[in-house]
Amino acid sequence: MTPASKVAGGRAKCFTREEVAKHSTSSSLYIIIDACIYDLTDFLHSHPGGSNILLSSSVAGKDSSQAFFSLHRAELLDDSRYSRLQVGVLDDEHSTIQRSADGENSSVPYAEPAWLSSGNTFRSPYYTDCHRQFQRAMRKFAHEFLKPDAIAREADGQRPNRRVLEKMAELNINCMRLGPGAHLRGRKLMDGLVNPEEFDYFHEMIIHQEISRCGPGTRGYTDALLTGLVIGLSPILNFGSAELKRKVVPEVLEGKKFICLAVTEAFAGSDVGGLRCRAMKSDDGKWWIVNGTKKWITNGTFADYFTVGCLTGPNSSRNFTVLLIPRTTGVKTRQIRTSYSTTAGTAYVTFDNVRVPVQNTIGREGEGLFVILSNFNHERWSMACATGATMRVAVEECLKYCTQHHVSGKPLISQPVIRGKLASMIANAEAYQTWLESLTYQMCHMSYKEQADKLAGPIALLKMFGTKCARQNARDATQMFGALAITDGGIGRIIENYRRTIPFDALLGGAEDVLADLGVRQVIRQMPPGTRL
Ligand code: HEM
Repeated sequence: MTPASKVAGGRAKCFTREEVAKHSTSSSLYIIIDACIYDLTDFLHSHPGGSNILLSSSVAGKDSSQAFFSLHRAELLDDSRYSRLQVGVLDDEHSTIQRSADGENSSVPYAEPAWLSSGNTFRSPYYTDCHRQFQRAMRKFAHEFLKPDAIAREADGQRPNRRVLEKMAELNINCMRLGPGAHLRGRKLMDGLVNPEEFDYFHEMIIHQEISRCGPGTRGYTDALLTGLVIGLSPILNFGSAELKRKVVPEVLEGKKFICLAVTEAFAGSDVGGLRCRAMKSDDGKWWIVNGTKKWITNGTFADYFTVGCLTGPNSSRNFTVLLIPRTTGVKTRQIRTSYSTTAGTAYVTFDNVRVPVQNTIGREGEGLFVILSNFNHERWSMACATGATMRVAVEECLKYCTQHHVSGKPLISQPVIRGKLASMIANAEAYQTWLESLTYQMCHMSYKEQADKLAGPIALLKMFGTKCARQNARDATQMFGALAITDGGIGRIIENYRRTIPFDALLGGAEDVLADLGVRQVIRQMPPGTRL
């Protein structure tokens, strides 16, 4: 970008460095940033960093590019509140700051998974041209539609904008987030970019990864963007009766109704064996009468439907049944405040003598554990995709910060300890994505039932590994950014959000330790009998 093109409202006035130097007092204060001239006279006293800094002899009337980029995010200069301060450009000089073009893949090393590395220099056995085009389209969509909404909703805590949800429905993005299958038949996917028959789990992975990096530092919004649909509608698609599917699936996929998965409870967390919410049949056998509570239900505050795990007899996994409960008499939700934004609509749900038609049973009575556990595979894998993408965002933030921020006159990257941390962050991101892709490839070649049987353990271990890597990366990133990583706003705002919200990835869909245990229990089941050293 040439500096001239940035000037608001037309032709840029050209200045020499000597002319700029004449404006170095509070009655007329200019500075140079990246070959652009800013008039800070009126802004001086509202500058959050103070006025005396701007009036100091090394800044006033001088080229302050290095000092500026050491303390601020480059995007600040695109904000209309500050871009209007630009009054001209330097005569015969050009901008040297590389900004990633809007909605483009990043050219920072390791900011993207290897298959998207610049110039397509890394080959991959998994991705076709169709996947590449699909990724481009998703990145563009996320940038245009999701990013502005993500930033606004994260701040005001409200639900995603209806227009955004309608656009997602129009492109059938929500439908694709449920994976390949019959529900895609006859639909125009992403404006016809991929045939329903061609759509595979790599396309779906692209959707999860692009959504989760749409507005870095907006983790709550990622869940607000109908995570409840991804985990709450799948049981209906896979185990619901034809009638239930006919009624519920279209209105949810069209974004007219909202759904969530309600399994966890205050008593039991995600320990399905310890749940207490009960459903008893009415005397005439036509209704379930549901009583109990659910907690930490993502999208629960605005859900019209709840896919609920209930005990339908004495405490035993054989008496566990899944029901679809509409928001009706006796259903109440209240917002829970978590460490991320209320935009996700995380709810405490109470069911008081709620009457639910027996036709709303998902799968067979007493076989709910299989419904929930097999659904967990897809849920955990989709979360694992997102974890991989945000790890890249953190790597990109750190690489940029450590090269642009100076300490004692030297860039942070000149410190060996910082390079060591970056090496570990990059290795985690690369190793993790490689395992994720390998398991995704297995999913592409297995039926839903086979996945439930063969991949529950590996997916649990994958997700555990991902969140361990991500939490370690968040720790390293926090050390690099220092107190900026615990400050809301400013140059560290994305790492601040990442550090604060990465525990969500490590808890939702099964806590890291629970998944580790599940993975190893599956291993033990598969040990050949009589194996000895
Ligand atoms: C166009 C010029 C500038 C604008 C629009 C601007 C704007 C801002 C804003 C909005 C903040 C709040 C934090 C953030 O959002 O990043 C800030 C903080 C700050 N600015 Fe500036 N600034 C400018 C130039 C400079 C220059 C040239 C210096 C120093 C040499 C400077 C030093 C600081 C400092 C020390 C802080 C506090 C940083 C912190 O809290 O960590 N600013 N500035």
